[in-house]
Amino acid sequence: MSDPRAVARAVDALRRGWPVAVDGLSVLAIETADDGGLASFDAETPADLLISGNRAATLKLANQREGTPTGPVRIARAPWIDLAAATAIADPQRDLATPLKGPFRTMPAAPESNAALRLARLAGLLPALFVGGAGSEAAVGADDVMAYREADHLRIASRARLPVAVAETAEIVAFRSVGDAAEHVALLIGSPSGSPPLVRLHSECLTGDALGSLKCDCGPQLRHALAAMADGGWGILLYLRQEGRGIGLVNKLRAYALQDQGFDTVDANLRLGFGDDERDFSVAAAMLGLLGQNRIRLLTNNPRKVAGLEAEGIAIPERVPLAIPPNPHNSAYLDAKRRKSGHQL
Ligand SMILES: Nc1nc2c(ncn2[C@@H]2O[C@H](COP(=O)(O)OP(=O)(O)OP(=O)(O)O)[C@@H](O)[C@H]2O)c(=O)[nH]1
Ligand SMILES: [Zn+2]
Repeated sequence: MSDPRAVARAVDALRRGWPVAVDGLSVLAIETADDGGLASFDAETPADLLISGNRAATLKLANQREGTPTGPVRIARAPWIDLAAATAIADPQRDLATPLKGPFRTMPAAPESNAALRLARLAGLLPALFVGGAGSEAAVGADDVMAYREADHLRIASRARLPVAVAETAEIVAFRSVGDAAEHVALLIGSPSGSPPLVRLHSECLTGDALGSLKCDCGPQLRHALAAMADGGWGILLYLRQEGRGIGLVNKLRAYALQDQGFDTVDANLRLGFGDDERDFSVAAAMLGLLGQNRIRLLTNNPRKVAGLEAEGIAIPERVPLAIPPNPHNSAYLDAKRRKSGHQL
């Protein structure tokens, strides 16, 4: 099993703009670097850049690297690539305002590059790094990074009665994992009835859940799910702190900015250097396990949730669809989820 504290230290250092050594490969996140930090990172020789294969493809660089067109790409640091230029290379939101000039020279990326980019994604940062500089604030093994799973370290941290609008006798349970700042919660509605609970895996959506965003269907889905559980008399809402399908709030808002430029929800994620869905549903399976539930009815349209839970040993005798009428702002989003992400209704 991976060392979760080493991964946590490395994630934390990247977020604070400090260099990290991944099996000896020193990296500094472009997004959190400042001029002083970059100057010391560059102290011995100017560091290069490391970007995701998807970002390289957008910059028309992937085809310069033979053999691994979809893997990370290292860009040699030409003298004109200062912090502002590196930021423009990292962040596709700026492509329209700052058309990239180049030329770029690519080099082979070290085997640890995948782990280094995964660390940036775990930190909620764009997967774009300065690489090969001097110093490190935290050291971590590439294998530890690749093997890290939040679900392996999950514990129940607290539980309490929580009367809610649909169920005055509900109970809330909070979960924590060493190595991860996310605090997930479960809301238990009603009482065990002898049959499998109706379960909803809901991924956090600040804009939809709390602000009433019309760009997605999250708020209405959440309220519909709670009502269905209360009606049935026994249900569990798993509220997962996986904002933006696991890319974090800031990156989701970057994806929204790309959607304003005409990209759909899947392409926007890919252009940012993420997968279309970065969520790990094993954490939901671990929560169910800690609650003593390994047989459930699942309220979802997303076949990946069903497969993700079944892969972790949760039996799902029934999938219950969750249909919310579209509005003019989310119909394209719902359509893209059906066409590209296999959502069923
Ligand atoms: N990256 C990204 N995330 C989004 C976008 N719109 C909504 N989200 C996030 O998508 C997630 C939606 O999660 P869910 O409603 O649990 O799941 P789902 O995959 O739609 O599946 P079901 O609703 O169960 O059918 C939330 O984390 C939202 O923050 C978007 O355009 N880009
Ligand atoms: Zn949403």
